[in-house]
Amino acid sequence: MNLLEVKNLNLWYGGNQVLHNVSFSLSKGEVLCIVGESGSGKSSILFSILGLLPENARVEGDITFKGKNLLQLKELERRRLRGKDIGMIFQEPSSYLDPLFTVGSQIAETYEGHFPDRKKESRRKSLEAMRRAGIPKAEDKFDMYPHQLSGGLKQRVCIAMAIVCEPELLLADEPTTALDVSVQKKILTLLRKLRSEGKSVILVTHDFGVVAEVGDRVIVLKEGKVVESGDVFEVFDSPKEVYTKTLLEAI
Ligand SMILES: Nc1ncnc2c1ncn2[C@@H]1O[C@H](COP(=O)(O)OP(=O)(O)OP(=O)(O)O)[C@@H](O)[C@H]1O
Repeated sequence: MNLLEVKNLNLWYGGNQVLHNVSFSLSKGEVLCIVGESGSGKSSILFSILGLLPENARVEGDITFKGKNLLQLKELERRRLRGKDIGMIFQEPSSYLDPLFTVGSQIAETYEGHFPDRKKESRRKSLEAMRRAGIPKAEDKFDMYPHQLSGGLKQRVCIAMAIVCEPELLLADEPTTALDVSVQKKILTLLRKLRSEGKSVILVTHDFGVVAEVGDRVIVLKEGKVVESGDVFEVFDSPKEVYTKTLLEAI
């Protein structure tokens, strides 16, 4: 059975339709990349899965995660899944960190929120997640505030937060953009490691280089429609759409 199945997803913001019959599936231990130009609807797919759409949004279709249709769940049930079964890494890390709390306490809080009976383990689990996310000297960073860390470290704190509950599915929206090459490499290595542990990842990127490094399958989105999908190397070797060729030529 697929871990996630998205079927005929349609999304409107107000009267403007931004996703048109988007369908794809994801199995355990697979990395699916979503590529496409800015504004093609990549992030909107992730926000639809998470149930984090703005008030003016209307969504139709099916998003089935482990046999449950997410679009029919109550908000409380969705909240339970977010962070625990489905982890997420957003584009702008600093906006998701609270400036008033240490980064370690924020990671620990995510863990304790989902596992209230395992509070004793939360520091150890948080430090482990920080190390896995490639944060050097995690013990020292644990007690620091967001403003004391560089952008790259803040991004890795967000990654630690996303993986601390060991979710089966990780959604990552351009997680390596704006990071220097060595940090990018570490993050891609982590994604590969998660895959080898049987976790599944949806990675939004406009970078075909990243797709080649970590992707198993890819869907290409244009103006809210899937114009191409398949095995990464098949798509690379024989792109069918002019649009995909153009994106490939851009690297
Ligand atoms: N809250 C919103 N209200 C109205 N329109 C929105 C809203 N959020 C996004 N849009 C529009 O929906 C379309 C898809 O946006 P989305 O952010 O999903 O694209 P994207 O491919 O992720 O782009 P980027 O790569 O720039 O992040 C765009 O035209 C965008 O302007």
